[in-house]
Amino acid sequence: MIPVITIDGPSASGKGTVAQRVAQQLGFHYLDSGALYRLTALAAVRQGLAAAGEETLGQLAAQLPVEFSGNDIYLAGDMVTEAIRTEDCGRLASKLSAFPAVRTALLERQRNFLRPPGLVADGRDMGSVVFPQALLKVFLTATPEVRAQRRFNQLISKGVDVIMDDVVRDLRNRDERDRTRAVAPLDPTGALILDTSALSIDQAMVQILAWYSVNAQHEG
Ligand SMILES: Nc1ncnc2c1ncn2[C@@H]1O[C@H](COP(=O)(O)OP(=O)(O)O)[C@@H](O)[C@H]1O
Ligand SMILES: Nc1ccn([C@H]2C[C@H](O)[C@@H](COP(=O)(O)OP(=O)(O)O)O2)c(=O)n1
Repeated sequence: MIPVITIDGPSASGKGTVAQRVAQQLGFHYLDSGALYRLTALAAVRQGLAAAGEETLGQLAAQLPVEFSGNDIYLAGDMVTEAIRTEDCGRLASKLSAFPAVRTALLERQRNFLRPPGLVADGRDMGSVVFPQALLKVFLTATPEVRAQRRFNQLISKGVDVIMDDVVRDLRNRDERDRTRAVAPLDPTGALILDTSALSIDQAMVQILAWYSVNAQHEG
């Protein structure tokens, strides 16, 4: 069986950054599942379908013309690597990700990322729904204050003009929605919890590699 490490957790807990480092260390592939929900949101905005219903958005997700190439992401041939990272896009992604039809439409696309020698996948339901067979399931988290500060710094460093109060409010609303939706909610059950509030990116990576090494030995 091809090994999978899942890294789920709330917004700005460091999932993407840490998952990419772990994948790099192990020579594994990497899936940023949130990008698929963000791409669906951007496609909806661009086609004037941001307020459309579940069926329409499900069809949009199923037919998403997406290409991942190295660190770049293309939507219908247009490079959208940065465009999908806005807070507006994250907010709409969170809203439409509550629709079961959208989640179902993206399921196979996510599973297609599983190729030898292995995969590190980050998101909200990687361990619970998409890769239940994962060799290691991590729930990465940090206090709301630390996460808000990280997201604020990240946006400022990209030159985005933001106010801390807005970042805190957006983060709180998105977490609440992702945690309380009926389908595939964010839930730490079955995963090893790693609170990175007082950890560096490297420390978080080292802990995950250590856990993986133990599980891989048991498997082998
Ligand atoms: N352990 C950590 N210590 C300090 N900063 C971190 C840590 N983990 C992530 N970050 C920073 O926090 C920001 C958000 O991380 P990101 O990987 O985008 O989170 P997520 O994918 O969970 O939304 C990034 O700028 C990243 O460099
Ligand atoms: N596996 C996933 C990944 C993301 N989502 C939804 C919920 C999230 O608020 C949005 C955006 O996800 P993303 O991981 O890009 O967001 P953050 O970078 O953590 O802020 O998509 C999901 O429902 N399931």
